[in-house]
Amino acid sequence: MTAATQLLDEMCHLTAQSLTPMDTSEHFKVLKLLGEGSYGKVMLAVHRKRGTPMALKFFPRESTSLLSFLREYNLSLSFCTHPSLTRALGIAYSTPSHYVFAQQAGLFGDLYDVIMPEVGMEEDCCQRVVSQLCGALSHLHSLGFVHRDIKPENVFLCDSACRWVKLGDFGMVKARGTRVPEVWYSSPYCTPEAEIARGNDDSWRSISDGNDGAKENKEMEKKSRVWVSVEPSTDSWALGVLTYAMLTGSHPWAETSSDCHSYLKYQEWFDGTKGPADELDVWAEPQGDGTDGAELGENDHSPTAPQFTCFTPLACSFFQSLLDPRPRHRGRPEDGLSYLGGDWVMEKERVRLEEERKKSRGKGAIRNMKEREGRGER
Ligand SMILES: Nc1ncnc2c1ncn2[C@@H]1O[C@H](COP(=O)(O)OP(=O)(O)OP(=O)(O)O)[C@@H](O)[C@H]1O
Repeated sequence: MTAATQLLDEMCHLTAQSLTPMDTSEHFKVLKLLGEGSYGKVMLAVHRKRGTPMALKFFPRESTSLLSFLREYNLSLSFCTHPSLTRALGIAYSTPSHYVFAQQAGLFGDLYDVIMPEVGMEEDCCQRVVSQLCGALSHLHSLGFVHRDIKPENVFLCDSACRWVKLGDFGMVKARGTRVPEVWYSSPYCTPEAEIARGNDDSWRSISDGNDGAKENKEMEKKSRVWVSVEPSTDSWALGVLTYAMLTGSHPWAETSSDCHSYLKYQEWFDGTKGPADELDVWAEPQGDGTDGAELGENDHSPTAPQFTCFTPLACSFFQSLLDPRPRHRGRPEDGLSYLGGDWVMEKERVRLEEERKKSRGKGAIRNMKEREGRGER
């Protein structure tokens, strides 16, 4: 147990004793719904006396354990000190139906609101987000925590041009090295090692065809009997997929399963260049420090993976580092910083995407067309 996780446990113990009942409307003017997730809703509110805008996160008591509420609150309060992590504001209370805590509010929605289907967002904007997320994740990892739920709707915007974004939703955060049942879920963000664990676990049952996506995901959300160690490489993988989604408005694959043709193609290509993805759950320092410019073009001579042909060698190296199916060799978020600054999208594709973006303005964002991913329990 790291010093940070020990401190987190102690803080949960202390705040459990001081959590008081309170009437939301007595202290806050609730303005609007900011968003809803699988575990609760988040409202924009203003403190009646101080006038401070904040996000109030409501967790239904019937489906949330006090400990998981306190962990998310204290983690956000004391460890999310990086400017690109969403910090709690020192207000936590209970109502007859909910546990509630106050958090800094992202007033411009989340990344799902600005990624346009099939065209993504501007490259500059994307690189700004990646840079901030690399810093935020690196901070969390340095404290010994792993986010485990990187996806567009967990990145909140503090301005419309993504100059300041904040990673939020710490409900899935666990200390590095914690043993957890590996859960595979149908989502492009789920790691290949989770799929391998599923393959090794006969407790998974196949779900009949023909279900609608969301229902199917829920049914598939089963705990595996394969226990694995929580590792930061999970966040690196999801950051790679998220970056692809920001640049293109689509995902490189629908899921990391052997049933998914596009993922299979990627894996075949990767195995051809780097060797098979046969290692499961051990984190190792990446080879090289990732900062040597000469390394960036090391795969120039390899044919590019089918999904990545529209990217420059610099971007391909970034993806190849984060989207390494072998968790032990996967790059760290901080290594991603060395790939920023140059062009990521090939000139011809950039022009096409810009044209398409102009045409699609007003047609809405990726939120409208993508299902919400199923995932494991807290
Ligand atoms: N601090 C915040 N500022 C602005 N919007 C927020 C904030 N927190 C949450 N939201 C909005 O509310 C939505 C749901 O919040 P959050 O993801 O934290 O809830 P959850 O129940 O944990 O969801 P999930 O199903 O993703 O686990 C987010 O996608 C986002 O749009």
